[in-house]
Amino acid sequence: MRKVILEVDNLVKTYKGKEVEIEALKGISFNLYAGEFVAIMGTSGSGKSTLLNVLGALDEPTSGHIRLNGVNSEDFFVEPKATDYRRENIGFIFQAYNLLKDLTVEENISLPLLLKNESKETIDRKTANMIERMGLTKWKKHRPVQLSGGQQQRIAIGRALIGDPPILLADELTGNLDANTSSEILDVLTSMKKELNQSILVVTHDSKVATYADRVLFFHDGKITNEYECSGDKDLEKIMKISQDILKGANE
Ligand SMILES: Nc1ncnc2c1ncn2[C@@H]1O[C@H](COP(=O)(O)OP(=O)(O)OP(=O)(O)O)[C@@H](O)[C@H]1O
Repeated sequence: MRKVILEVDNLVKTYKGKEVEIEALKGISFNLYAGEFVAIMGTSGSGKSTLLNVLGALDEPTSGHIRLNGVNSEDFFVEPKATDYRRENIGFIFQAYNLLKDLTVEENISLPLLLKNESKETIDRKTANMIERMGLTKWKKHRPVQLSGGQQQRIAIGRALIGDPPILLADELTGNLDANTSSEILDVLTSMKKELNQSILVVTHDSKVATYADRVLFFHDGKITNEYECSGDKDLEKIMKISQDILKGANE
């Protein structure tokens, strides 16, 4: 039986403004399994970023539960526990890389281990290993600005993975990259998935990204309206068709 890493159970998020309430998530439930790559696609404003924020304990849900490795989320959302939860459990990857510009490649990648107070020996060994895995050895003393977009995203992936987080959350990780570099980054991600049995959740507008996933969840109006099991590149047309249908339905 496949091991469940993340259980999302009836998640609701309501933003309360002075005049209006916006129900961004209207009861989202799904499981993420060990070593599974799930892509989330959907209409604009359908709640994808809200979901990532809640899963990353950057925002608190109005109701519902998250269980990560069997641990209930009740306490995740209150500081300082939220910071501990993020540090121990989540690797984040963003569209804009979010690297520290004054730090070198190796300093950026090693940061999560420094924050975890790991020993110098462990930090040096794990960082050198991750830099090599990401193909960045030649550039380890460079600053991010001296590197290409694809190389910067590889720094971000290395930084996200170095602390062995149970899940990786990515928001439009190829949004700033051209088609070739996007494929290269997705190849890096899928090889890490296989090597480390890494569980990955990616929010994307790009159907190509979804073809690298094992499963695609389609969001519309705060709900999961469709789910699709993938099996490689040949599914691109089908994924594009489903996402176009959802967008068409949303505009009718
Ligand atoms: N901080 C906030 N306060 C109030 N409303 C918010 C807030 N963040 C998001 N929303 C609203 O919640 C809904 C879902 O937004 P969200 O950003 O999660 O959608 P999305 O699917 O990520 O959209 P996109 O694909 O355009 O990035 C939208 O109606 C949005 O306006």
